[in-house]
Amino acid sequence: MRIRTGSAAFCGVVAAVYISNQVRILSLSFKELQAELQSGKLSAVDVLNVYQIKALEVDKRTNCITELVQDSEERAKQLDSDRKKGPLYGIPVSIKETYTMPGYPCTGGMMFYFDEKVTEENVLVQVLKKQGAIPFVRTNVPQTLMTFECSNSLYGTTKNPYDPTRIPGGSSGGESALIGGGGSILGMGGDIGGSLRIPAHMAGCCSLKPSGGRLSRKGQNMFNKGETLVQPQTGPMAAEVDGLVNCMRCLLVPEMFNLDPAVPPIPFREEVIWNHLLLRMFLDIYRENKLTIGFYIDDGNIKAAPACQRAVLEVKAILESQGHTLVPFKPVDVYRMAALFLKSVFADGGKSYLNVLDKDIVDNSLRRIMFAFSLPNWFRKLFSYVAKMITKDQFTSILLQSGCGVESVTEYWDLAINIENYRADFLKKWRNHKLDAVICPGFAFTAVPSGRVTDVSGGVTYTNLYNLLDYTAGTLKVTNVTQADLDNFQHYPSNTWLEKNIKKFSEGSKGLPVGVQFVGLSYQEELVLRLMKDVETCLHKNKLKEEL
Ligand SMILES: CCCCCC/C=C\CCCCCCCC(=O)NCCO
Repeated sequence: MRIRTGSAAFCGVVAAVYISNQVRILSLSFKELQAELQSGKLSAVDVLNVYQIKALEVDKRTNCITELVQDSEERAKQLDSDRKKGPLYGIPVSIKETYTMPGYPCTGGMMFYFDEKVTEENVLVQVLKKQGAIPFVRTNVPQTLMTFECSNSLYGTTKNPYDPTRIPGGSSGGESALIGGGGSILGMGGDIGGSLRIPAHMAGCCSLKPSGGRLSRKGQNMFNKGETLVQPQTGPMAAEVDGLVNCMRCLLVPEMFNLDPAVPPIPFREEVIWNHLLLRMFLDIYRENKLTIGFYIDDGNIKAAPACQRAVLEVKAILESQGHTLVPFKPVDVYRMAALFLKSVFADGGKSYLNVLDKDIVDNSLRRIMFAFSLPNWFRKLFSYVAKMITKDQFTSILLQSGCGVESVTEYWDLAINIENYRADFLKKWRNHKLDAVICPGFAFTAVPSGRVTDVSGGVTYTNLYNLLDYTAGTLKVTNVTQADLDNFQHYPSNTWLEKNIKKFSEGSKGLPVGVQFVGLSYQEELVLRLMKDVETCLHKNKLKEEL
């Protein structure tokens, strides 16, 4: 058939070729995309344009983007004309709104900060760019960043890509909605209480919360900046573990150590992660590289929802099939941990948050908690007993009490000592079990309906724990909620307010993503990624078998 330029048939063919190319690019795995860019089969501009369109489509459904990065097209063109290509050449990267980038507001969901001038570029953004990546969109966060409801009065509410009536998690919830919806392959977030892991679990992607400030924290907006007992960590989020691995590999380089000398100059340890099968077999044989891994489905505060329990048990079976030994493990008293965590992050009694919220329109999701935080301490303490009697939940009562903060330097120093003691007790238990790693639920429950986070905030013990300990923790999407999981709620306890709410909000949750956390000691990022990668590979193989 002869096709004349300008004819409807010609336009149809061009559109079909364009769409099929777009679909093809979006279906490429991280490694395939990287390989096609490096070989020149794809240009940075091609990839950027495809992801820009997809990101806008996901944004339309979820409201996950706060701004488009204006110079991304120019950067892509420039990179395409450069002869030397960095390892992340042409990879589009989405960036959490709290990362400073000159020319873009960095508000943490607070209108008050909208006009504040940002002059310095976040260190990780600088390094990513140096490695060839293209920051292309900035993504939404919750007001205050201290909740997992991704909503604020400035940019609005971000929705879950799997179910628009539900939350995508937070605080890196714009990232999870975008990546989980397929609009980005790699993104950057932050985590002081679960903000990289909760959203990955709830919106179906993966993330890594590094430990010990392994990645630079320079150029992040936070509202309790002087708080140092529990440190916020920055980290990657991605569609696949290879995205996390490559991102860590490309960030742990002299450029980052030079830009931020506070970062321990530990390069990426290839030997721990290396996926070359022969080498792995060699290492396995000669180093007896089989691990002892602890697991739990109930952290001592709240039993995980049936789907979250099943996800852990499925990962346990995979790891056992790979020769590892899985042993039951229970964290050291998580109520003790929660009190220390909350007392640290709200050491000022929540004043730093109240001060900024005073100048803002308080998001609906925060009204109740902010009201509680504005009460005098004596009343909060009294109220905590009443709340415990009514809800039968320990966490709510601990939040009210510990949220009062500390009243003297002596009390602050005691808090620091108590954290050290908790860390020592936890490590002792870890060592007694001869553990190399732990797997546990990505969170206590899957994504809840928007506006209901305050009713289930007790779930955060699943993630807070590894912030207080400063351990490495990554989350991997493992499965989706099934009807059988929902039926299994008949065996789920219903004694406390939290348990009842978890049960109630799980109605209609079929199909939602479910993640599992992989935990290692401090500075074990490579080990955690290796385990996540091995499990992900097995899950892919199983899925392929099912499809055959
Ligand atoms: C300041 C108001 C909110 C109080 C809500 C209290 C409920 C639970 C406390 C901890 C919740 C932690 C959520 C995750 C926060 C996080 O990791 N933020 C990281 C910012 O980069």
